[in-house]
Amino acid sequence: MDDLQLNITATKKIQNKKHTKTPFQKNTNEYKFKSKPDFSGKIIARKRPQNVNQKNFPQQNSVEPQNKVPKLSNDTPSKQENLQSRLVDLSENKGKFHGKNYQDVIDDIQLQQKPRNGPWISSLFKNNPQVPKIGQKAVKPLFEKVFAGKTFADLNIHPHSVANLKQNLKLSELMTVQQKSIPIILEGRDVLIRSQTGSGKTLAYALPIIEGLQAIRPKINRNDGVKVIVVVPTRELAVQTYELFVKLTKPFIWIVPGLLSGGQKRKAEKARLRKGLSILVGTPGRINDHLRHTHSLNFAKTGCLVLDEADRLLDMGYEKDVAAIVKAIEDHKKAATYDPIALVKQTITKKPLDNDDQQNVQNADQKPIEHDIEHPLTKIFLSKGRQTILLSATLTKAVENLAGITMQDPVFVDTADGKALIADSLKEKNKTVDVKSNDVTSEDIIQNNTNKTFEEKTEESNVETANVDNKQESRGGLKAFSGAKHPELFGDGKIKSETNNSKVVPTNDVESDSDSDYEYFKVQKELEAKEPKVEKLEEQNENEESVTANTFVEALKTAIVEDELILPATVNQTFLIVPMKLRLVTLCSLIVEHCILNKKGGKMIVFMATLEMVDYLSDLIETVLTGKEDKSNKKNESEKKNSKGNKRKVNDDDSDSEYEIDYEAPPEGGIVPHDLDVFSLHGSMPHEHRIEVFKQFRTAKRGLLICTDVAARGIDIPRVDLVLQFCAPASATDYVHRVGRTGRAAQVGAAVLFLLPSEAEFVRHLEQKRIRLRQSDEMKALSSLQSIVPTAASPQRAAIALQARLEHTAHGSRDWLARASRAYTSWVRFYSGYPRDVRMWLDARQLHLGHAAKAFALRETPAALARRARSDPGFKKEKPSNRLTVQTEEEKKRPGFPKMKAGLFGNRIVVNKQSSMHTASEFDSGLPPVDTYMQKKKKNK
Ligand SMILES: Nc1ncnc2c1ncn2[C@@H]1O[C@H](COP(=O)(O)OP(=O)(O)OP(=O)(O)O)[C@@H](O)[C@H]1O
Repeated sequence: MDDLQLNITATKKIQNKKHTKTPFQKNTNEYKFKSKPDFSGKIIARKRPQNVNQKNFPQQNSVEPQNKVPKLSNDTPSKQENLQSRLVDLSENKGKFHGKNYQDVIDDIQLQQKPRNGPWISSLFKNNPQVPKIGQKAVKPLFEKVFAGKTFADLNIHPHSVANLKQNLKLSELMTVQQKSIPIILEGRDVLIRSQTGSGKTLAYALPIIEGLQAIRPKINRNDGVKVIVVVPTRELAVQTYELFVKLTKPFIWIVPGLLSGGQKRKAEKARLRKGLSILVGTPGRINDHLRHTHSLNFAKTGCLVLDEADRLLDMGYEKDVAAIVKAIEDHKKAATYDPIALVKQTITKKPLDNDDQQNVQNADQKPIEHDIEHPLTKIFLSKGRQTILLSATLTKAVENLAGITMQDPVFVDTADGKALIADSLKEKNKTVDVKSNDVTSEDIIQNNTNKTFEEKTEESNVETANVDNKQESRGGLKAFSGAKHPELFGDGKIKSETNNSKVVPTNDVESDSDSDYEYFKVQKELEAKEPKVEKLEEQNENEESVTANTFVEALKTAIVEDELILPATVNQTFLIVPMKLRLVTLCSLIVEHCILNKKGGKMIVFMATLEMVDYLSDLIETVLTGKEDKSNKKNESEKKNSKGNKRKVNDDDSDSEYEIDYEAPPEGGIVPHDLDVFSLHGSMPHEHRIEVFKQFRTAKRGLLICTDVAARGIDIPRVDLVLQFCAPASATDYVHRVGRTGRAAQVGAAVLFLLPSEAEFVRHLEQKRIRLRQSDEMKALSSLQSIVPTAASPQRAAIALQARLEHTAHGSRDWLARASRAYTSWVRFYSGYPRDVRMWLDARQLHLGHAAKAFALRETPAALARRARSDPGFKKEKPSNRLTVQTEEEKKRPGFPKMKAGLFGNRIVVNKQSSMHTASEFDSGLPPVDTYMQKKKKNK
């Protein structure tokens, strides 16, 4: 502490004392940190440069009041002024110091500083808060049956598909969600699917889509336009989904899947779109970007829209893009069917067409069907209709609203055991319902399909087609976009409000202009009033032979209100309450235990809060544990060399005397064998690198992936057997999706959640959602460290040695320091931005920022770290934003573009702004801002 200087930031109360000496007159080594009782307010300790030339500093005149800049007796006024301004600059951290930035000088000191009597030893085990023992509440988690006990051959699908699944994907048994959903999707119905993570949802929609497409005759080709759009939230998920479609289309090579996932060159993607695609898989930002800039992209022939991870798409700032895509489909279809002559004739006769007439006209327009059409879904592809499929393991109010707007006669498939249901909105009209009798329902559908004659099927299909063509007009989506809310979208805004009687919201209570906010609110309230209590429903479900009146709306509402989350039963979930200072070493210990000591070789994912943390901590851990050369730090090799090979005995004031050990300053090389592959993944990585990392980790047999939430959704990485959450998730939903990266497809997995002592009650929040976790012993978690520091007498000593080594590396160069403090600062910012509903457990005011520095292997004070962050040009202060979502500016510039307010889809979606902020940049489409792109384009012209 001898090199600390006080920086007074508060006003002085009284200033009577005479100062005969200033700190500058002293030798720095003699200077003692002294608190000054005459001052009140915030006192910030600041490291003072040690090697500065002291004679350049003025001697403070003791008679002068302290709050004035001291005069220099011999200097000329101009020099004085110069010096004054320099001092002011210095005090504001923006001055130059011997030609160097003030922060650079401080960094140099940090780098040169050596401990007086020994190596850096961290007081890891002192002054830590008590670790509470959280008892477990009797929570009964919900589980799902993963496999259905049926095979793909039981479905009414093309035998080539069944064979392809068996040979190329090695799949023969149906998963529950597939068994329940595939027949319904083949029926051409709009479906909302909720099923646990890793339960095979992707195949559940991809397989019937391929089935529907392959049956189209004449066979579709590239010129037939985009038949299917699959929207997913991240590029990795887009790549993964696209790859599955490629595999599934092997027997049907005329169906062409394509990928628009961002990060690639627009030109290449444009060329691909021009050539033609049957199935388009992409991220919303990128699809929307092409909608605006690629004229060959047209959705007039789109018969199926899939929104995978629907809740995420609406929660992360992409809702405007999703809305724009939905609207583009509607618009393109309308434009394609626009026939001015028919309209004129219609006006002259003034005879409105009834439904049957319309149907006849539409059928007459259709191409003759040459071959058997097996499924109503195929009919949809040939009609002007559209099927919408929404999927997620978790549901939100936003999804409910989206379903109400974009779906018609939807079916809700929920595969949770005990309440598994297929809630069919069509049954609402007939006052019949399928609850718990779902197996029967879905099987019935399969059975009926197999038993029916072709004529019967075709007849049904025709009926279906009639409905399908009417769908377009009556679809909630069109209605929602056409009403008073968004008249600008439809020119005259005179879209008929009449719908057929198959709306999601019961029609009898709803006026024709029910898309106004007020009406919507009214209907919601009425539905709420009608809604049976949750317990009542459960009771009824258990006892009743005669089924309850449970429709799509009710079932969905109940699911959202209950908000019970389901995780695979095969995942062993635990949490560790780790004091802040011990977090980094505990993480290293678990990595060692799982990835190195585990003879089978573990595959582990660690979730961090910010990309700066991922960047820094993955490099730090890799460098320290494996000794692999840090790529970003090659320049500073010489600096590293200077600091090696000093054997010292610990005898520091700050040391944990009880854990004193002989510590050897790190030699070259790591402390574990080299075969630990560390991967890192976050949204700001260059696209190629990002996809490369994803693919490499997917194929790796073992290894460690440190990532942000960009890898939390949908990503299917085989053999991941441990998921560790280094930072608490922003919601219970995020917890589910992170944990869901393990234990997929009934595989065994484990999940560990790190919590601070102040965050312990977050477990209760998870328990409320029926998530059961067990507390692990935080001290036992350190035990594997002894294997990498064999000289240490206990795990605690090993932890201290490891922390010293981490700190040594982090202070090895200016670059390391900058990255460390960026990571630290980004985490502090992240922490203060937790959504309001979890802030009572994840409260930034409870943080000990000094302790937190240790978790980033930093030794500086929070104030010094904040200063470094302020002066760091490489650290963006702006909030992350998704550059390609529809911006307000864009809306102004383009009057025809959907003018969407925050909380989109008619202001009805409750978007969690905070959680969007956390992740928006993670899911950036990776393209330059549109303006820059346009400028470049102009230049090139
Ligand atoms: N019928 C099946 N039999 C065995 N494995 C299957 C079957 N269907 C899919 N799988 C496998 O299950 C894994 C998970 O599938 P998928 O990624 O579709 O899950 P998901 O439900 O979409 O998960 P998430 O909610 O995390 O997105 C994949 O590895 C997939 O290959």
